[in-house]
Amino acid sequence: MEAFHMSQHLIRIATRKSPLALWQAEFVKAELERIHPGLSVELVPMTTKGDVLLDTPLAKVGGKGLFVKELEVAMLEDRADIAVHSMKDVPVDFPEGLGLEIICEREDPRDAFVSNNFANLAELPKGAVVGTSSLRRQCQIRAMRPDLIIKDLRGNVGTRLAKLDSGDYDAIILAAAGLIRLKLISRIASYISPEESLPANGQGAVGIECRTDDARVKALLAPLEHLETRYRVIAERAMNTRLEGGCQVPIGAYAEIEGDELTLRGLVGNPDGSQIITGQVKGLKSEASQLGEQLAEILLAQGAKTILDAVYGKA
Ligand SMILES: NCc1[nH]cc(CCC(=O)O)c1CC(=O)O
Repeated sequence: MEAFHMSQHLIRIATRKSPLALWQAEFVKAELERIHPGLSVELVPMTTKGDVLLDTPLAKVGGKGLFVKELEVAMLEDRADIAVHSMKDVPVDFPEGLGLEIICEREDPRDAFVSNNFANLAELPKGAVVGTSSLRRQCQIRAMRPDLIIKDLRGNVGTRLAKLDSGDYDAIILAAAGLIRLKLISRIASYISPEESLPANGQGAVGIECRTDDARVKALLAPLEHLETRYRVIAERAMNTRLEGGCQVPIGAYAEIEGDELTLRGLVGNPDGSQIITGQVKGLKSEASQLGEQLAEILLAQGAKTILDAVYGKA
């Protein structure tokens, strides 16, 4: 067979090697092969700078862009065709020539309370130690329970669970979606509702990045698009973008859709939970990105900028 002919029937997925990244890549591979009989999909596993620095606090190593750069270079150099991302980890801007073309159907967007001894946050005794490195989770937990001690927790999902099991924490908070995908749903003691703690923008959704001029790949990917998830994630990301939310921010955003109506809730707080600003907008789902910007303006008018500047060390 000619090389040209082969490449027409092949899609190469650049992926990190973490179990969750591999799950997501395998999921997209299986979907593509199911929808397009005769298509071959290959995984191209690679190590990113973020993986090498996995135990360094995120704020110190420069944020989540570190987990995608190598994958993007591989696509630009035509060593891979697509990359699959957790939407909550995808930076706002893409390099010239690459774009996020597809957003797949969302998994459970909630945070999960994981503990071997306690059923939920309310049950934790005074002074209990909760593991999370997310300022968003820390802020909302401290607002509910100022008496709890928040301790940094990094690493892949498996590493985090092992740290819980070794007794370093009374409970940890993880995204439900990651645990469900890795068949670890039995580790979830309870779900934290968006009313208690707003998820991160894009949480639970998987997106696919590819070369913007690659019509062949874009056509093959098109059936994986889930429009309702796209509207929700666009609204959430637009809010974050307008707030100039970087990689590590105490910002929550959560959109829901009923019929044509989209409801977006947002939150900005400081890490110790002593200040929290919340807001909500409703409108047509077709105006998702305007709704996100509108909610950001509402939060900014209530002082979100002062809080965020203090978190970023600008104040
Ligand atoms: N920050 C890491 C990360 N990025 C995506 C997920 C899994 C859930 C998702 O797809 O949003 C996780 C783990 C976690 O937050 O517990």
